[in-house]
Formats: sequence, structure tokens, C-alpha cells
Amino acid sequence: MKVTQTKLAGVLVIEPRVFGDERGFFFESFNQRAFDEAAGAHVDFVQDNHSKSSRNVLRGLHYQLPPKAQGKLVRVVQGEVFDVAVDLRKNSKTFGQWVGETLSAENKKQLWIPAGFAHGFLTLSETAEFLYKTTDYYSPEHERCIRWDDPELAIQWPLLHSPTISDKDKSGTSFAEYDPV
Ligand SMILES: Cc1cn([C@H]2C[C@H](O)[C@@H](COP(=O)(O)OP(=O)(O)O[C@H]3O[C@@H](C)C(=O)[C@@H](O)[C@H]3O)O2)c(=O)[nH]c1=O
Repeated sequence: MKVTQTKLAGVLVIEPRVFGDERGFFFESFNQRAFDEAAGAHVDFVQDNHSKSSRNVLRGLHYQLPPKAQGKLVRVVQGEVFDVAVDLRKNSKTFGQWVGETLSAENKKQLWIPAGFAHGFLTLSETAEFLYKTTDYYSPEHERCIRWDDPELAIQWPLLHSPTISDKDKSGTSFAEYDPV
């Protein structure tokens, strides 16, 4: 697999080696040993999630507070999304910066987003099915949301018009209100 660093230390783009033949394709979507080597540490995942979204649906920007902060290994198995991670680590040189990556069933790219980041994505295809592994369990009490359109973060979403977002995400807070922990 090919591993590419991003400008946010710790956030990685992972491209698995895909074996295609007349039947279709095969690839290892997760290999603990190879993943640990890429991440530089042993990482335990405890939950797998799967969501489906329609075109122009935007989910995010989500994170969970410590001690329930989650690392996420995300990918797309149908369709295409623009996936974003925002650095919330208070001592980070890139605090408040974001990276975006197009993930699709076609390119099979994965994004590794360690704990300490907010995460969100915009669906670019008619529908998209999004799969991700998390390093801690879902905990609604620790769950937080920062507005996807926060002016300080200024994320360049590839949007043609206003996205469809959940009521919960409509009441996301501003990045200015974020209290680094
Ligand atoms: C995230 C999650 C939700 N749920 C439930 C709660 C709710 O009734 C329903 C839908 O939840 P949400 O609206 O929060 O789903 P969604 O907006 O897709 O939330 C996800 O967004 C992306 C961007 C992330 O990064 C994820 O960590 C997660 O926060 O599913 C679980 O049972 N377990 C989970 O792990």
C-alpha cells in the first residue's frame, strides 16, 4: 500500500494495492500490521460504521471529547465524497488548519484521521456509502460539532449550492468557541 503524509502531521492518505483480474478486483481493505507501520504505533479499532448519503449531503464537522476521542480510518465503497479533517490539537503547529481529500469507490483511497481532529465529508456523487473504523465507541455525551461553514476554518468545500445537513449539524458551534483540551 502507498502511504502519503498530509500537511497535518498524523493524517495519512492510504492507497491499498489493488489486484485486478477478469473477475473483478481484490485488495486488503485493512491489515493491522501494515496499518500500524504506517501510523507509527499500534492502533486498536473497536467499532465499524457504515453510512449512506445522497448528493450534496454534508456530515460534520464532528469529534468526541477526551477520554472518548476517536481516531477514524475512513473510506468510500460506493460513490465519491470530499473528506475533511481539521486539526484541533492545541499544541499543533497546524492548529485550525484543514486537509481535504477526494475518496471514492474508484480510487479506493483511505484517510487516517487520528484522535484530535474534527471530521466531515460532502457527498459528490448521486449517493455515497461511507465506511469507517473508530478507535473508541460512540459516546453521545462526548460528541461535539463545529460548523462546516465556519469562517475562520474557511474550508473550500466543492459545493454548487447549499448542502443538506442534519438539524444537529445546523446547531454546530463556531471554531472560535472551541476550547482546546
Ligand atoms: C456516529 C453514530 C451514530 N449513531 C446513531 C445516532 C443517531 O441516531 C444516528 C445518526 O447519527 P449522526 O447524525 O450523528 O450520524 P453522522 O452525522 O453520520 O455522524 C458521523 O459523522 C461523521 C462525519 C463522523 O466523523 C462520525 O464520527 C459521525 O459523527 O445514528 C450510533 O448509534 N452510533 C454512532 O457511532
